[in-house]
Amino acid sequence: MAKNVIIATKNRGKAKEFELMFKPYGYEVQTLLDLPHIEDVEETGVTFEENAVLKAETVAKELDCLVISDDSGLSIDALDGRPGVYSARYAGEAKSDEANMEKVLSELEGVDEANRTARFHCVLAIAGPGRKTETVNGTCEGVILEEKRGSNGFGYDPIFFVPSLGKAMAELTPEEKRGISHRGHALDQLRERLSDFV
Ligand SMILES: O=P(O)(O)OP(=O)(O)OP(=O)(O)OC[C@H]1O[C@@H](n2cnc3c(O)ncnc32)[C@H](O)[C@@H]1O
Ligand SMILES: [Mg+2]
Repeated sequence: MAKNVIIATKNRGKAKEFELMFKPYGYEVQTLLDLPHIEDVEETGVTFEENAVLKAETVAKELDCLVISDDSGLSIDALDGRPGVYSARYAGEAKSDEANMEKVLSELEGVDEANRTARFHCVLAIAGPGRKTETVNGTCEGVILEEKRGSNGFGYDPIFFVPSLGKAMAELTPEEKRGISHRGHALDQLRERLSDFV
């Protein structure tokens, strides 16, 4: 019988990646897209850790079971780390990937390649009844392109160049992205930390 894991996210892009990432370990993934009665958790933290813990603990309490959350985002050096924890809503509450990318591209206009360095961050939190909440994190280094490339992935993937593979993140297959991404690295950490779980 397949084991179940609940991921406290309403982001379709993340949901797909978690399905792919947990499959090899025999887990079926459920997200908040499958549990529409669970309301969005307000992300009031100022760090990825704070928001990840907030999302995992709130949903674990509501469902009374083990829950994993993901708080992630893009940090651009030339923008002093922005959009950072505000990545999802950088261009406004409508949370538009297109508008967010346009905003970043226009803010970086005239900035040369050497100064377009950036990294994705991902913090995963695991919370549940009777257990101490734990977090792990992963990063992925890259360079912000001058225009969009590729159509895979989600969020800022079309403008994020991965030097080690010579491609934009949105040009990678889901398996390639899993191998090098902030989320993939964080999940590897989680597996090391919780060998009883995944
Ligand atoms: O809070 P949940 O419901 O999980 O969904 P969300 O989209 O609001 O997620 P976050 O609060 O963690 O914000 C993360 C944003 O960072 C960006 N992001 C995170 N991981 C990414 C990835 O792998 N590729 C591209 N962009 C990513 C993307 O814009 C996300 O919306
Ligand atoms: Mg969010």
